[in-house]
Amino acid sequence: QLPPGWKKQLSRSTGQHYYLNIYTKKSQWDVPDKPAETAPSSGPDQVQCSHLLVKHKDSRRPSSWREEHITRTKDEALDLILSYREQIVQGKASFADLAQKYSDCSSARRGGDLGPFGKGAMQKPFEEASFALKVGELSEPVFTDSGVHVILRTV
Ligand SMILES: N=C(N)NCCC[C@H](NC(=O)[C@@H]1CCC/C1=C\[C@H](COP(=O)(O)O)NC(=O)[C@@H](N)Cc1ccccc1)C(N)=O
Repeated sequence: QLPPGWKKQLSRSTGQHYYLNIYTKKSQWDVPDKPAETAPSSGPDQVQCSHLLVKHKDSRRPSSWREEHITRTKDEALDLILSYREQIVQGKASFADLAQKYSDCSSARRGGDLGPFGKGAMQKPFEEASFALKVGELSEPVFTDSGVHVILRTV
């Protein structure tokens, strides 16, 4: 007896049975053990992230606590972000340690922690990257009007 909202189907290509959610039309191989979800899952309302921002001469505010007048190019900023990201991935440095030392955002003093935020708070590229991350996942370089970021989702 299946939980409510599921239909058992026969796959013509494999001859195996699969299960169809009659609301979302999603199908799965595993026998469902709970009622079919009705609304497609829309993900969390809020996430918490830390970020390391490297600004460049074309940043909307090319100045930070680290450097009064930032003159590096966007390419140089990307190279720096990639090198920090590599050190973090290889476990050679912690995200918080590098953010504290090198981030051009005032959140540097909190190891890059931005606190929890919902949709509409951050610039779109930053928001989209943040909400696409799983907890504990590190983003690829993200470009906003502020500069080049690497983002770590923590909650
Ligand atoms: N928690 C919020 N809602 N705070 C407002 C965020 C505004 C938002 N900021 C951004 O999208 C980018 C991505 C993350 C940081 C950031 C930019 C800048 C640095 O770039 P710049 O503005 O010189 O170009 N840092 C900030 O804003 C900091 N107050 C973030 C922060 C710092 C300490 C504690 C909490 C949050 C935006 N819509 O511009």
